[in-house]
Amino acid sequence: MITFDSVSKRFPDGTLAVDDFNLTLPSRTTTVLVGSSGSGKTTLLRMINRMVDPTAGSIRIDDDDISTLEPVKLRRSIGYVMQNSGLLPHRTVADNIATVPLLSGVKRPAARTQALELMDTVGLDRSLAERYPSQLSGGQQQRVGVARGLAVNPNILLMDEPFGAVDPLVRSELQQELVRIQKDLAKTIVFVTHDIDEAFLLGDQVVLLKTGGKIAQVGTPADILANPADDFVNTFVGADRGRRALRIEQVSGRQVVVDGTGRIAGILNDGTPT
Ligand SMILES: Nc1ncnc2c1ncn2[C@@H]1O[C@H](COP(=O)(O)OP(=O)(O)OP(=O)(O)O)[C@@H](O)[C@H]1O
Repeated sequence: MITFDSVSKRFPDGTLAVDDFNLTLPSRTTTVLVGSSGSGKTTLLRMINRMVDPTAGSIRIDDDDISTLEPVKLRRSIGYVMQNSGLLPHRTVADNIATVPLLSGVKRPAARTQALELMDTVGLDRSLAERYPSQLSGGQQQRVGVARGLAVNPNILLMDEPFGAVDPLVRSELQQELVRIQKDLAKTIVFVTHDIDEAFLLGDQVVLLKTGGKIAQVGTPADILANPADDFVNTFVGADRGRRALRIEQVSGRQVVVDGTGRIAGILNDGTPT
C-alpha cells in the first residue's frame, strides 16, 4: 500500500506542482492518475521512488516513511517504465532488460536467463535478444521497457505514459498485454496517462486530477462513469460528447465499456481473484 499524506511539491522556481495531496493506493491493484498536461501526474509518480522529494507531507510504502529510505536503493527496488522506453541505444535488448539486476550485483548468466524469461512475459520473441533498440518497432521497444521495469521483480511498478508514443492499434495491444501481465503478477501499479479511455481500461482505481494535483474524483471506473462528481469530470469523461458517451454494459457476464457508437471501448476489471 502506498499512502500520500498531505503531500505538496513546490519547485525551486515557485511552481506549486502538487498542493496537499492525500490518497491511498491499495497493494496489488492498478491506480491510474489521469489529467491534463501540467496537473502534476509525473511529479506525483516520481515522488514515490524519490526521483522528486516532496516539500511538505509524507509518503509511506506499507509502514515505511520513504524519506527514511536510501533513494538509490529505493529506486532500484521499484520498476519504472517511461514514454519512449528510455532504452540505452548501445546495449542489446537483453542487456537493457538486465541493466538494474547487473547494477545490483546479479551475475551475468543469471541476469541473461532472467531477461529471456521476461521477454516471454511481455510477449517478445527471444530471437530479438541481441538486437539494439533502433532495430525494434516502437511497440517492441515499449515491451522491452516493461520487461526492464519488471526485472527487479518489484512489488511496485511506476508507468509514466508508457504507451503514449505508439500508434492506436499497437497501443491497444500493449494495453491488453498489460491487463494480462497484471492478472498474472498482481503488482501495485501506478500508471500515468492523459487518456481517459486508457485510464478506465487499466485502472482498478482511477484518480482524475486538476492543476496542482487536486483530486477532481477518485473511484472505480464504474463509480466515475455512473456518478461523475461535477462538470469538470463530466467534460473529462466525455459523458456529453458523441463518440465518448461511455456507458457500462454486461456482456457474457463481464462488465464492458461501450462508446456512443456501440463499439466496445474496453473491459473493466471484473474483480475475479487471480
Ligand atoms: N523541475 C521543475 N521545475 C519547475 N516546475 C516544474 C518542474 N517539473 C514540473 N514542473 C511544473 O509542475 C507542474 C506539474 O508538472 P508534471 O510534469 O508533474 O505534470 P503532468 O501532469 O505530468 O504533465 P504532462 O502530462 O504534461 O507530463 C507543471 O506546471 C510543470 O511545469
